[in-house]
Formats: sequence, C-alpha cells, structure tokens
Amino acid sequence: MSLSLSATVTARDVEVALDVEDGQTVAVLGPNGSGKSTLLSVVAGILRPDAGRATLDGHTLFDVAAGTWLPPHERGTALLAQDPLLFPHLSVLDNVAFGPRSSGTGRAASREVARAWLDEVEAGDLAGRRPAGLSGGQAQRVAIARALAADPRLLLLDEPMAALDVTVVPAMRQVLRRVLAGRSAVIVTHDVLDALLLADHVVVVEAGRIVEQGPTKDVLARPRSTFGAGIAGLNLARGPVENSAVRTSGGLLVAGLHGDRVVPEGTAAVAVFSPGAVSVHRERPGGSPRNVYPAVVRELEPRGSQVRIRTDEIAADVTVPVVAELDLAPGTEVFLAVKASEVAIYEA
Ligand SMILES: Nc1ncnc2c1ncn2[C@@H]1O[C@H](COP(=O)(O)OP(=O)(O)OP(=O)(O)O)[C@@H](O)[C@H]1O
Repeated sequence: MSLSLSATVTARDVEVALDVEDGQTVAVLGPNGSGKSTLLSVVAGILRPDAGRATLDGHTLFDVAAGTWLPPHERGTALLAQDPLLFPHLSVLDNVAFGPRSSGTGRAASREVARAWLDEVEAGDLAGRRPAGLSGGQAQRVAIARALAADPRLLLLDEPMAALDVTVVPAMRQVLRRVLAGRSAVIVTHDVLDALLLADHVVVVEAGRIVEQGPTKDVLARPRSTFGAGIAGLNLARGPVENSAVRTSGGLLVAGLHGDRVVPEGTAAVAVFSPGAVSVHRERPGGSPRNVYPAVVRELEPRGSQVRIRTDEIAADVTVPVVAELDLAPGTEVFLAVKASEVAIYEA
C-alpha cells in the first residue's frame, strides 16, 4: 500500500512531494500553519490541489494535468482528525460497523468486524453506548476503530491526540503504536514523542515546503532544519529495567509507562521524555513524584521564549521568568522532577 504524491496548493503556498512505502508510518512534523493539514486534506480528497498527482498502490487518486479526481470515499484512505466526529445517533458498535456496511458487507458481518476492532483498541465494553456518553479518550479510540474497520489502504491521522486530556495521551499512544505497526499511515503531530514511538520515517514541513525527511532516528539525532533542531534533544535514558523503571549508567532510576508489552526486568530499555515535561526546583518538590533527581545546572540555552537547562543527564525547558525566579545559572544545584506518566519506556 504505497503512496506517491506531489501537490501544489497555490493559495496556501504549499508545494510538497511525499512517498509512503508499504507498511511504513510517516510522521509529518512542523510549526503551526506550515501546511501539514493541507497535505493530509489533499491525500484524503477534501482539498483540490492546483497541480500535481498522487497514486496509492498504483491507483491514481488525482492527476491535475489529466483532469483525474477520485472523491474521498473511493480513495481507500481513512482520515482520523482531532475531533472524533462520531455519528451521534448511532451506537458505538454501529459507528464502527459503518465502514464495512457502506462497502456492502452484511449487517451481522459488519458488526463482527466492528467488535474485533473495538477489542483491538480496548473499547469492546463501549459497544452499546452512544457517543454523547463517552469521554474524549474513549471517543477517539472508537474513531480509530471506525477508521480501521473500513480497511483503508492508507490511514491518515491529523493530530489524533491533540484534543485529549494529557493523562490519557500515553495510553492512546500505546494503542496507536499497536495499530500502526506494519500499516501504511501518515500522522501529523506536534509531538516529537509521537514521531519517535509511532513513525519509521519523519518529514519536516516548514512554510509549505518539506525541508527535511528521513528515518525517524536519523532526523531526530541529526536535525538539519530549524524545526528539526527545535524538536530534537529529547531526554533519552538508557539501561536495564529495574523495578519496571530504567536504571541509567549514571545511577538514575527513571519510572514511566510501558508499551503494550511490559519490558521484562533486566532487559535493555529506553525511557524517553521531553525537556518540557521536566520541572525544575530549588528545594526537593513535595508530593510524591517518583522521578526526582538532584542535579547541577551545566548550561542555559535560550530557545525562543524558553530556556533549555542542561544538566549531566537530563535537559529541562523552562520559561524565562522561571529562570529568573529560581536564579538559575551554571553551577546551581537543583531538583528535577518528571511525572512517570510523561515518560515512555520501550525496549531498546
Ligand atoms: N481553510 C483554509 N483556507 C485558506 N487557507 C487556509 C485554510 N486552512 C489553512 N490555510 C492556510 O494554509 C497554510 C497551511 O495551513 P495548514 O492548516 O495546512 O497548516 P498546519 O501545518 O496543519 O498547521 P497547524 O499545525 O496549525 O494545524 C497556512 O498558511 C494557513 O493559514
């Protein structure tokens, strides 16, 4: 299920070319207004480009020069947006069964397909409910099941977790990690963790142009674009799993959320978290966050409205007023805290 696309949308000054190979998940990253959603809309068939062509598995989705244009429902793509957009008058089960029903599958068989996909996204118990009674996270799971039940050749996800409560994002990411494995998909995201955990390949869009692309690890390790540089620098703690947490060579024990498969004790693993998830304190913070580390500030690096605080093992992003209030400078002794729910642990 491979996609090959080139498209120009003149009014939005967007000109992009993208290839998705069979079974590959591509993450599209970029600042606000850079053209990420425009790209997805063109693939999904809800926006007509002024020039270009696209093929999915050899089928032409559109070819402006030849005057070819397939409507969205004939493309074999499924688009999952921030808003789950479920049919309010249908039960959860019938929402998910809608795709197979519309492609001619019988009622009972469609419901069977729907049940299987609801189980896959851990929402089987919601089958009889109406969308109005669901939480944001539940509704989005149902929307994922509905998109997959239509058996799309290519799954398009437009910031599928942006509207969710932060507490349900890690669990949703695990669901996506499972359903996207080996599937051809394009996911638009602001979050570098999504790219790292969900995508094989990353495309960075800036001002309507693709400025960088390549295997996820390469782009994040050696970013060449401004945006790429901005998103790099995730905290990555490596080491064996000890008491479900990752023990680093520097001795830190980093607790976090495991993927769909709990990484066994002693196995080499990585704990990933963004510098923005790290809070900086002068006194040991109260409450009982599991991940609190004494550290010494080594470097302060201005990054727009934020400042990246570098210590020996962990980087934290804080605002300028926080730097002033805590009087942070190289040599300052601090405590760094990061909630376990903000840390993703997976096998190295
Ligand atoms: N419906 C629209 N009509 C006209 N111009 C639009 C429309 N939607 C977006 N644009 C413009 O097209 C450009 C690309 O926007 P697009 O929504 O694709 O960016 P994005 O990268 O998805 O942004 P965000 O991260 O904010 O969602 C921007 O200049 C935007 O102002």
